[in-house]
Amino acid sequence: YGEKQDTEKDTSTDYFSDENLIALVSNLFVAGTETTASTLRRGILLMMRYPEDRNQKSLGLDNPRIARRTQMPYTDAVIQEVQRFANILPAGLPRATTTDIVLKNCYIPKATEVIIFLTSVLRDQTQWEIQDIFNPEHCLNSKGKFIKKAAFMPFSSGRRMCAGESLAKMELFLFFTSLLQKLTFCHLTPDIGFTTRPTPHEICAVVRA
Ligand code: HEM
Repeated sequence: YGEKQDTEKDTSTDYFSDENLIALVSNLFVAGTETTASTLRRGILLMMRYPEDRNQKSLGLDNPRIARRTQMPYTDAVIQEVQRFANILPAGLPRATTTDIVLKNCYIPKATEVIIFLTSVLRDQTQWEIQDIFNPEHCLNSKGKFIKKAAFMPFSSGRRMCAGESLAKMELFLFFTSLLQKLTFCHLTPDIGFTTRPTPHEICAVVRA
């Protein structure tokens, strides 16, 4: 970047400026932390709800390594299904059309703001057998081999799709597998005291209709 700042300084200082560098690096932190953390948290919740899927054998017994990933199809299937089901960025990011376009008989002029509703793909009933249920079998063929379906797009698709897809997938695999191999996550345990009060936790209270 420093080298580029020197070579480009006569033409433009906009792109390779310190200000832009700070914005870019901050973007990576913002885009990369909450997304991955929320997916992991949703994954842990799902493993508590579907304990059969956190079966130690299916998650491998050694320290997880990316090189071994292909030998762990069930783990891949669980993680992919967590991402599909958790659907953590339902509306992607706002974009704009670069040209006039007709999509499914609908005319969209150039520069229209568009939001891609990723849920419509991740929960598409023509693509997923039981779209509203967490089911790792969605991502396995009849021989138990991992399959990546075209409708699996939590990172969106096209030129402006997630720039951190491979990093995120690597992080999810390593963290998820390490956590589940070493720990069993249980539902709320009572706090120690005279009464069996719950440990501090957050809830959402919804007014009844
Ligand atoms: C489970 C984790 C993640 C999910 C589900 C996710 C999902 C997405 C989605 C849906 C978009 C919008 C794409 C579009 O508008 O078409 C996006 C954009 C982006 N993501 Fe991620 N992301 C994840 C992790 C990360 C990580 C770890 C990084 C980098 C450290 C990252 C960097 C970015 C950047 C830079 C963009 C903007 C790309 C652009 O505008 O060209 N993401 N992500």
